[in-house]
Amino acid sequence: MRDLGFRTLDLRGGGRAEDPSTWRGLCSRAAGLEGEADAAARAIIADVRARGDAAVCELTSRFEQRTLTPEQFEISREARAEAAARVSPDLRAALVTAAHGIRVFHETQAHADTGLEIEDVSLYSRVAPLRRVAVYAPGGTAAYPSSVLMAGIPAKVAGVPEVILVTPRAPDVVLLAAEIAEVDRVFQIGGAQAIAALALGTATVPRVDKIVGPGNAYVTAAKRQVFGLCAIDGIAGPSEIVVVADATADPELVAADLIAQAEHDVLACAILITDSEPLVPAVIAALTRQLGDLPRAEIASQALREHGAAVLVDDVAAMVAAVNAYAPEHVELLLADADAVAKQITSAGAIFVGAFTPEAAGDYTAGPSHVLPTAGAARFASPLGVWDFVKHTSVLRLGRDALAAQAPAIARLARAEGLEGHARAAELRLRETT
Ligand SMILES: NC(=O)c1ccc[n+]([C@@H]2O[C@H](COP(=O)([O-])OP(=O)(O)OC[C@H]3O[C@@H](n4cnc5c(N)ncnc54)[C@H](O)[C@@H]3O)[C@@H](O)[C@H]2O)c1
Ligand SMILES: N[C@H](CO)Cc1c[nH]c[nH+]1
Ligand SMILES: [Zn+2]
Repeated sequence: MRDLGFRTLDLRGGGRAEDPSTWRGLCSRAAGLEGEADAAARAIIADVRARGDAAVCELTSRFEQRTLTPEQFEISREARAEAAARVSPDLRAALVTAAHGIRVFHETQAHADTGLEIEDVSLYSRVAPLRRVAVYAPGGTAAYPSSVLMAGIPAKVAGVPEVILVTPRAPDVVLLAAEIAEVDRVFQIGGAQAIAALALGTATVPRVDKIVGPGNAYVTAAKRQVFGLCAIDGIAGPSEIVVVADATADPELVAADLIAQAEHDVLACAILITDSEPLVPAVIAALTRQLGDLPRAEIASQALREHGAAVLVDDVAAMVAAVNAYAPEHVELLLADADAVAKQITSAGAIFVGAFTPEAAGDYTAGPSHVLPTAGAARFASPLGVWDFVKHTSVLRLGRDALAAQAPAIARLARAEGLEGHARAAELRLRETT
């Protein structure tokens, strides 16, 4: 059997057998956020800033070997409808099933204004949808109609009037997903050049308020760099999974779920954390077997070799600590007491509890968005949700009595900050009554 190169890290007993930097290195991964992809994204953004559409065309030809003129960026409504009609009924039905689950779940996230009224004071946080948002659906080594649904539907539930889909690859099924998600416009551009065009605006590509959606290291680096020109949802780069398994887990399921994420990208991360020593060789054997006839075996094998590991720990407490330190996009719990462990996990994009909850269900049909924080961002970030498509504006109204009550504190604080103008602005209003 060919050696997969799936390393084992023995962290039992404090991990004295290991070079501590190896596990620390996995935990502080930063796919696309530094290094070559980050530098490439910077150069691409500068080029699009300088040359607009012409740069988008040239970069598309260089990185995607596609000839594209600005007139071809946007796919017309007629072409989209024709493409959608070509999709087979069974694939259409699967998309409709997925869309239904996603819509039902996201409707539970609808936001309302919050605030309070006390005497002559009224303070509100007003919620309103963003005006124009772009959804990036990846299309480098695979097409992602599911990502169109996972980002487009929450945007429409939030009430965004103009949702623009960008993707380097727009096969019929992606255009059908756009129709089901009620996307308004579709542009067949991708990579960091698409992100730059959306953030800056070009003669052909409208400038948007926010860019959401997953992508590879170049797309993710570009999104991070344009933040400020527009908003972004967060870091949703190369896919990751941690499978936490004990001696009760089926090694075939563990291997299948590691592969299901590893096959996304050579930069994908797939980690097994276990307290069962015999599980490790059983999973490695299952991985090797299952990769045998996997169409994307080359990608998955490289990802498992370079970004994967089996991590051996002492007990359940150590498994939980390891997951929270790694902060994965997905964590899957194949444990005797998965429900209890789920409650202790504080840093993960999504938690999949028990053997009948494969991560793939979250990718397609269960409902919560599969656009999730990667590269450790689950320490501070959330899944994509309706909240990503709204903004809050504070609305304040004080009556004269309320201002009179606050004015002494306003004036005192303003003068403490050396800002006499602020103090006077408050006091002036009360002059006649004082
Ligand atoms: N975190 C999430 O929520 C989530 C969800 C779905 C998918 N994903 C991830 O999305 C990614 C999809 O990646 P993909 O590559 O298939 O599609 P992609 O659309 O993200 O990237 C393809 C584009 O990258 C650009 N590119 C490729 N090589 C380049 C280079 N050398 N220099 C500059 N630009 C270059 C090209 O413009 C190309 O169109 C995977 O990493 C997958 O794991 C993440
Ligand atoms: N697992 C990906 C998120 O990391 C989402 C996806 C889309 N299609 C299949 N999977
Ligand atoms: Zn997936």
